[in-house]
Parts: sequence; structure tokens; C-alpha cells
Amino acid sequence: MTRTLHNCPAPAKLNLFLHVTGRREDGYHLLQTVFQLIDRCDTLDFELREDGLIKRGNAVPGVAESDDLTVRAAALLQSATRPSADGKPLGANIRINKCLPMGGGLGGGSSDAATTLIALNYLWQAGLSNLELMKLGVQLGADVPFFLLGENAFAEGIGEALHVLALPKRWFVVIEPGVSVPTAAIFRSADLTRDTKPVRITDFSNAPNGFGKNDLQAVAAKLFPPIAEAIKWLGKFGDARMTGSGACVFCSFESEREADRVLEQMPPQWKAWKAEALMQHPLAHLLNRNQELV
Ligand SMILES: C[C@](O)(CO)[C@H](O)COP(=O)(O)OP(=O)(O)OC[C@H]1O[C@@H](n2ccc(N)nc2=O)[C@H](O)[C@@H]1O
Ligand SMILES: Nc1ncnc2c1ncn2[C@@H]1O[C@H](COP(=O)(O)OP(=O)(O)OP(=O)(O)O)[C@@H](O)[C@H]1O
Repeated sequence: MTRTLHNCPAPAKLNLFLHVTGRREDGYHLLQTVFQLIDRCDTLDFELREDGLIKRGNAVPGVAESDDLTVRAAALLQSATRPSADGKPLGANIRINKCLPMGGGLGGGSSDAATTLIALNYLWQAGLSNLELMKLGVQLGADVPFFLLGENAFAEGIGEALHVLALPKRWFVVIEPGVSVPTAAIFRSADLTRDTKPVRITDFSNAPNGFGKNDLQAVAAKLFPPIAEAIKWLGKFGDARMTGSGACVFCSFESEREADRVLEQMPPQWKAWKAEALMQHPLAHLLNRNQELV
């Protein structure tokens, strides 16, 4: 039995567009979005424990151990898994090396949770299918099923109704405007428009670069002026927009060279970086994909 998995990547996502098309009775919003995986990642280490305990091996500023999405993901998987022959569940030590900013719209916490479910399903030999992991994942956050799908996707519902989508190889410049955006506050805003007309997946496929808009952007940029400033500056180079509920802002380019040129001119007040589009989740080889999936 493998006992450890080191340096497991939890990649970021960008929402290439994000339309709010309605609101459910439970308050959650109906969205249409395209999720793009990129090669900027948190990395996680997992070590098997025989005593059944789930422990986080390092502190994550601002996130208590019991609230950490990795710890919650592990506990959820444990409760859905049959104990070993001696009746005891297996546990794990989890270390998180955070690179993705929290409240950045890059889905860092959700991706950490998805990587935890993938890695522990493998280490514990729990044998859950990908669809079963996705059903657990959606209880942790709306973006978690996407990271478990392992491929770029067009999403509907609250983000969990996924259709695999082939996206072109692109480079992205991403600015971290230095603020952390609380997702719930953006969705709660009275200023949010919730009636964008639904689009079809083919509408996007016909014009993948610069399609649609991010309906959360106006609200987030008004509440957090550094977001508006970053969009204005990056907008000089192309169709710059916010990802998710913010705060990060991105613009896509055909080549790494073009991305480098933009980074060279970046004002010093922002942390910024380039990333390449990923075609697949880096842990796709550990996913139990089968016909259940789209
Ligand atoms: C905006 C996106 O980043 C797009 O990728 C995600 O949908 C947000 O996903 P997330 O950060 O995993 O968010 P969750 O933890 O599921 O939800 C945080 C809060 O945002 C609101 N929320 C989230 C997703 C959604 N489709 N409708 C909502 O209204 C809810 O108030 C929820 O309590
Ligand atoms: N391991 C974790 N990493 C990051 N955030 C975590 C983690 N565990 C719990 N959280 C909580 O989740 C919140 C959202 O973090 P996350 O990094 O996913 O934001 P985000 O990138 O804005 O997500 P999204 O794009 O899905 O809205 C954090 O503010 C934090 O309180």
C-alpha cells in the first residue's frame, strides 16, 4: 500500500466568462460559465495514518484546522468509506503549500479540496468513482465538482452541471489586486444583475476568446476599487476581466512572449504572473473515470 503522496498539485481555474441567469429558492445562483484550468497551483502532501485521525500539518493563515476545506474533504470521504478489516477508518496528515490567494476567484480552496479527495481516495484505496467524489465535493463548494472532472468545462446549474469542453492553448496574465473578496457578499448584492439570457455551448465555441462577460465584476469592482484599477490597466492589452467573484483579473494571449511583454510593464503595486492553459488536471491519471461521466 502506498503510504505517502508528495507535491500533489491543486491547480487554479479561471472563469473565461460568468453569467448569472437566475436564482434558486435556496438563494444559490444559477450560472453559466466556462472553467479553464491553468498551471498555477497550490501543492499538497498526504501521509497515511493508521489511527483514523485527520490532521493538518501546517497552519494556513486565517483558516482554522476544522474549517480547512482539505480537512473537511478528508472527513467527508472518511464518512463515505467502509472501514478496513479491523473496523478502523484510515486517517491522514495533510500539508498545504499555499500559492493561490484566498478570495482570489481562482478556486484555490475548492481545488485543495478536490486534490484531497483524489489523493485520499487513492491512498485509502477507497475505490469511489469520480461521480461519487463529485457528489461529495459539491457539499464543500460549488467549484469542487469541476476540479474533480479533470478537464476544462462549460458549466451550468450552480456550477455542478458540467460539459467537457476542448479549449485552445493560451497564455494568461493574472493580476492579484491585493484584496480578498467574500464570494457570498458579491452574490448577495442588490446591484447584481441576475437575468442574463442563457447562451448555448456552441455560442462560446464559435468565439472562445473574449466571449460574454463576468456578471459579478461590476459589483466586486465597485466594492473593491483595486479590482477596477487592475481591469483598467490590463484592458490596455486586450479583453481583461475578473475571474469568479474576484479579486483576480486576467487577460489571455496567444503566446508566452506577449504575456512576458505585459508583465515587464506591470506597475509594482500588484503581484502578477503568467500561466499556461492546462488541457487536463495534473492528477487526471488518479481519477476513476468511467461511463457515468459526460
Ligand atoms: C463564483 C464562482 O467562483 C464561479 O466559479 C463559484 O461559483 C463560487 O464557488 P465557491 O467559492 O466554491 O462558493 P461556495 O462556497 O459554494 O459559495 C459561497 C457563497 O456564494 C454564494 N453562491 C455561490 C455559488 C453560486 N452558484 N451561487 C451563490 O449564490 C452562496 O451565498 C454561497 O454561500
Ligand atoms: N485550504 C483552503 N485554502 C483556501 N481557502 C480555504 C481553505 N480552506 C478553507 N478556506 C476558506 O475558503 C475561502 C475561499 O477561498 P478560495 O481560495 O477558494 O477563494 P476563491 O478563490 O475566491 O474561490 P472561488 O473562485 O471558488 O470563489 C477562504 O477565504 C477561506 O476562508
